[in-house]
Amino acid sequence: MKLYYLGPLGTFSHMAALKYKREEIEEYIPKSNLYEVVKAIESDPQNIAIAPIENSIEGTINIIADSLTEQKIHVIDELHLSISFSLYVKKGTKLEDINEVVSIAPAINQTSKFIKKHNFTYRYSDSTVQSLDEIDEHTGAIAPIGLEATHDQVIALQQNIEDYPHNTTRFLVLSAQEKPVEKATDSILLVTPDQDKPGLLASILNTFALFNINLSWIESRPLKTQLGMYHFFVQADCSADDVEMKKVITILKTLDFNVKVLGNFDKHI
Ligand SMILES: O=C(O)C(=O)C[C@]1(C(=O)O)C=C[C@@H](O)C=C1
Repeated sequence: MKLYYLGPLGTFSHMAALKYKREEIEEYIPKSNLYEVVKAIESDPQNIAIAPIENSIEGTINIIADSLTEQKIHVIDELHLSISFSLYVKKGTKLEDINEVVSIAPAINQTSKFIKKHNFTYRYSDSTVQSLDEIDEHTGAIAPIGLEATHDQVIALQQNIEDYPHNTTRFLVLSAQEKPVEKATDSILLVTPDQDKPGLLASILNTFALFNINLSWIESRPLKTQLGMYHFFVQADCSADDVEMKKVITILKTLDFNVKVLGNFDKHI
């Protein structure tokens, strides 16, 4: 089995891929952007992908959340990774020479205090490690701590530049095929209302509360066809096969919500 991830080697996604140890994985394949990571499993349903969904500073990684609403993808596992950044520059460059930084958007947002403090302008790249190829005498890259060991043309000028300590990103393992599990610890539902009416979100949450089901993630993404209409992601601390969960799904459907089980998995963090 192949595991696709956002490359090149050394990205946080690569670290998450290596942390996701499974005997069946024979090959780790880097892709050049997050769209390509998701596309890879669509055209190759035997294989799986790993992608960031949420960061403790930045929140949801929208490219991946939107892909979950648009494509036939199943979540088969999740894992968490600690995230620390360094500012990398060309060897010989000083901090006062730098006026611009480059990185993937979530990394720019997780280091915004550092960027503002130094009055840097910023530019986006497709991944943190990709940004190392874009540095020059005045441009630095924001990328995972420790990369100077494998990239000898750069040095780390500052370390741990994230806005808050204990920075963590949650990754999802994705497949175009459902993977049945004996006893799931978590399930993710995509709940989509067919029309706007008062108390939509309250009725979703009340239904889970009625059956005493604890939720670990609630997120909304716009339907994109009409302002003010949303898909709701709900992650529950139980299997989608539990009797109570089945009742929740039935009730939500009778309340005119479209309900899709995006994931039912045994969490591996
Ligand atoms: O660019 C990388 O190193 C990635 O793996 C992507 C990514 C992301 O997009 O969230 C993953 C974890 C961190 O939150 C920062 C960047």
